[in-house]
Amino acid sequence: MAQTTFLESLRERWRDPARLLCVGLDPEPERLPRSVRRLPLAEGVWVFCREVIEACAPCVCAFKPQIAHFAALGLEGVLERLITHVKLNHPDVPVILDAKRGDIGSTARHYAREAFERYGADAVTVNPYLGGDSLEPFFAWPGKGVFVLCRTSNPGSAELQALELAGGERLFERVARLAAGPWNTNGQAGLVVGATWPQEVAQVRRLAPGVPLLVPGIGAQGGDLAATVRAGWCRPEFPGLILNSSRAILYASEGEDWQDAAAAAAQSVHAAVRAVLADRA
Ligand SMILES: O=c1ccn([C@@H]2O[C@H](COP(=O)(O)O)[C@@H](O)[C@H]2O)c(=O)[nH]1
Repeated sequence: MAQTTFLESLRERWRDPARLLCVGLDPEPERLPRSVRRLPLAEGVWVFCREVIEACAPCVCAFKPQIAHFAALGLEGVLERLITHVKLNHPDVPVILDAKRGDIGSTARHYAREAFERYGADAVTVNPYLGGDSLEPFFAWPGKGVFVLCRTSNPGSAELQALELAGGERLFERVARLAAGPWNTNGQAGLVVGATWPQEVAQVRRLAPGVPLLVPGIGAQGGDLAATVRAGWCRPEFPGLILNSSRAILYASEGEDWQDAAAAAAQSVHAAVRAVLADRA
């Protein structure tokens, strides 16, 4: 039987057109609850992330582990185990590996294998700075999502990404056009645009009407959820938005009620999106 593609899984989760939340898995040892900090580090990170997955799964369209949060601690094995856990227990929820890879093709090929074969991710984030040929090894994987950084959420992102090119187009606009067009050879491209820039979300949506947007920046970075949904949400059959929140969900409580607090924080994002959509109707 043919494997489900990244976009098919996402569409399944988007059957509820307000289910846009993607919970980011960004473990920070010093922020783990006291009872978890007592465990050996690998065990603590595993238990913490697994419980957050269990608490939030009903209201997410995806999970997004950030690879540096695991690799810096030497916990790649925990990351593998967590992705396997999602596959086994929530097979309809896609996993986006946030790795922001980008290198010449001969090396990028290994980054693509790392994401899709070693970790078994359904999608990966990539950096387009080296140009389209550097992304080909990722798009060569049938059915795997490739999220191209376009207008990132950080304060300094305009420094390069908003530069005007000859003809007046801005760099992030060119990236959006290329990623939605010629680079998108497996039909699974997505773009990363920060919720801290709702006007840019709207502009990218105009340039790339059919691709999913991974939008980090709600929650801890203070991005505007309502403005983002109004700018980027498409239609019930293809809502088109994946709203990532990591710290605001993971560390919703510093106490021993952290699972309930994470679930409540996730539910409140879901409810907030529902309210924005109801308001639009
Ligand atoms: O433009 C970008 C691209 C990626 N990120 C990543 O998303 C999460 C955001 O975490 P919060 O705690 O919700 O702020 C984190 O893993 C970043 O590396 C981003 O923030 N902006």
